[in-house]
Amino acid sequence: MPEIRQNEKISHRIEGPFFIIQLINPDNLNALEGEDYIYLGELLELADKNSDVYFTILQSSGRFFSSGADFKGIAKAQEDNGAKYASETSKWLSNFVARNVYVTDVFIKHSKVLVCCLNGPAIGLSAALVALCDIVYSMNDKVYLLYPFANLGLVTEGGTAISLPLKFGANTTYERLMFNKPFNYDIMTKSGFISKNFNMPSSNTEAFNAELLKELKGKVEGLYLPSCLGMKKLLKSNHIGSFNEINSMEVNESLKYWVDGEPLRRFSQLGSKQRKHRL
Ligand SMILES: CC/C=C/CC(=O)SCCNC(=O)CCNC(=O)[C@H](O)C(C)(C)COP(=O)(O)OP(=O)(O)OC[C@H]1O[C@@H](n2cnc3c(N)ncnc32)[C@H](O)[C@@H]1OP(=O)(O)O
Repeated sequence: MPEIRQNEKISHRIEGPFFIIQLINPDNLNALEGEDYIYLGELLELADKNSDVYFTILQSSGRFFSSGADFKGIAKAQEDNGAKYASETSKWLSNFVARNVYVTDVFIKHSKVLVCCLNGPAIGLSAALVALCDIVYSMNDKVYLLYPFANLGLVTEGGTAISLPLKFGANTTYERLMFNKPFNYDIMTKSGFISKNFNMPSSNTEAFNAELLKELKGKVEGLYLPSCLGMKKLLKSNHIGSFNEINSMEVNESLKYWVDGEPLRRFSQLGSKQRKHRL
């Protein structure tokens, strides 16, 4: 496997045709900083380039899949006032636009089958990445996806302006996004977003990951795996143009909000527990 630097919040390994990426920072509910999202993108690129890999599996740990962008990381970006940025626009192009557009693009164009082992809730950009996966299995019915853009002074990101209407329907998406409500288990099963619920207790993420991987190994037995990649390429071709277009539109729209400063005020309130999401 080509060399890649280590990241203490994200591990990876290869088992047969599976490239397994695991979020391993359960103490802060697997929140990710900008550099972590970039690392995740780099791992996907590594999986993409490896001709022995056919499936990229996203696993997590603890009670949350991921609570999204780390508010401590956002505060750090705000303090990043060094002479290197000529303006607020320049600062947020670097700290938000470039990172966000990169990780979203890597997920959109990924050629291997993306499988998400959804052990618990996912929020924000992480939930956007879950919605870019091809197959999602849930650990139990406590899972949800929350896109709290309206509560944080942001707009859709990570391709959600297209992935959510496609996967859950336009009106459900409007209602959940406008009023900052989670896409709960019922919505996810009715829409076919979740392929199987493993019905395991929330305290048992490692067992869920192991059971799911065992099942996947059984499922791929005897298959001609290049066919899977060929089909993914064709299925993806239905919407790839729209995803690319929306990725660019979303970050450019969001940039105004970051420059204006509302997301920072709200992230800081979240960090000091003055602001909460309604769940
Ligand atoms: C690049 C810019 C892109 C932005 C897009 C986004 O991703 S927006 C989404 C940002 N994330 C959030 O808004 C979620 C923030 N977290 C919460 O609202 C709550 O933590 C929760 C997820 C609803 C869970 O609440 P609960 O009461 O069950 O747990 P705690 O709040 O006590 O959390 C446990 C510890 O985890 C830390 N933590 C949770 N989320 C984050 C986060 N996003 N960033 C950093 N740290 C996080 C939390 O602070 C607790 O740590 P302690 O040290 O125990 O205080």
